[in-house]
Amino acid sequence: MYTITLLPGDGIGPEIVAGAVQVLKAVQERAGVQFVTREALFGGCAYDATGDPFPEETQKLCLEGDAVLLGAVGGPQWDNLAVEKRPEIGALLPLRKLLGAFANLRPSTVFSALADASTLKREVVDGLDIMVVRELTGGIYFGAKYRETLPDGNVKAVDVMEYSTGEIERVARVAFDLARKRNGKVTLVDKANVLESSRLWREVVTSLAGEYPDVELNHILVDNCAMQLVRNPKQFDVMLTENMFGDILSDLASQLTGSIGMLPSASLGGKIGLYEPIHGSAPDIAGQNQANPIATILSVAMMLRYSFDMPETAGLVEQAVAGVLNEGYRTADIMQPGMKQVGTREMAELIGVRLKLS
Ligand SMILES: NC(=O)C1=CN([C@@H]2O[C@H](COP(=O)(O)OP(=O)(O)OC[C@H]3O[C@@H](n4cnc5c(N)ncnc54)[C@H](O)[C@@H]3O)[C@@H](O)[C@H]2O)C=CC1
Ligand SMILES: CC(C)CC(=O)C(=O)O
Ligand SMILES: [Mg+2]
Repeated sequence: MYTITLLPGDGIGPEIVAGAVQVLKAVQERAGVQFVTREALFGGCAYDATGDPFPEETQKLCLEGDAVLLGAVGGPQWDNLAVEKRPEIGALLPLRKLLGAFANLRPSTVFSALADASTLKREVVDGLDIMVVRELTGGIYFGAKYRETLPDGNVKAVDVMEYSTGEIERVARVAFDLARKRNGKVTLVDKANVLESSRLWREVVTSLAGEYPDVELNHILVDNCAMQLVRNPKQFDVMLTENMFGDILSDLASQLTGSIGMLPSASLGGKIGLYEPIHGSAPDIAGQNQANPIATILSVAMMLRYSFDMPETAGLVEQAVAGVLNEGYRTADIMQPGMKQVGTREMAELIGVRLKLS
């Protein structure tokens, strides 16, 4: 039996997490395993209910369970709150820190049924399989943030980017270990021509590469990397990078797969894994049964693989997604001529049914 803490959050969060729960129920039946789910307030909805975006009760539940499944947080109604009350800064970042989830795995994999759904040509993306390893609990998102008024009346804003050798080494090991099980290549993405922190990343990662002679390490500057991801994404295997670069590049990489609604993630490093789609709360489509639940459902597959050591069952979930896409079912974001459009609930149900029949 495994206990999963559910944090639906805001915007489309409750809809996509409900879809993932449907699939979890199908996993229970298919694999004969029992999941206990406990839902907690998190993000803007938690602020509205309690005045705190990350209430203590939610923190406790997260620490007591075996894994956390998160939808998304944030939305325009909370954008003008005091910084520490904002869902992103007051809930999401502290959750990642609380769980010690320093390694964020964001696989960008193209399902063959969707090779024409990308805005890029089929031959550029077909068969794509990239793993972005993003450092998740350090860097500029966690550095000091403040403003000050200068003597001339101008206002200065400061965001500090800092990394220690230990923070770099532990996430780099995750990337090298993953590359060993994949195509044996790590690309470190940085801005070492300008940033001191990037130069430290290069030193630490290059030195660590000595312990992994079977893995090829190369370096690329982040601006060139953004361009190469669109020009020839299949040149990459594992991409290792710091927090903000990884955040930006993984949204870019998601579009190669057809939609940001397709990209799952696993945030590892602590005792309890955190699983969430890479996208946000999509306020523009919230409450309309339009959101693509596949990113969240594939995050459940990652949970099965990384937290519960159930790789075969994880594979069955991924195959069920592929099967439903092969049958022509699409949510609006990946809709193409001749395909059958379905909503969030229907897509999750189709995947659950297919999984039970597999
Ligand atoms: N992990 C989290 O909780 C994250 C939260 N956010 C927050 O989410 C809010 C909205 O941010 P945006 O910049 O608009 O990014 P977003 O990722 O929420 O949406 C960007 C675009 O992608 C679409 N989209 C996203 N997920 C989709 C899905 N599953 N199916 C179909 N279409 C989907 C949206 O409709 C929108 O057009 C903000 O408050 C932001 O801070 C943003 C990123 C991550
Ligand atoms: C608050 C942000 C760091 C969330 C985000 O965009 C992400 O983790 O992808
Ligand atoms: Mg992001």
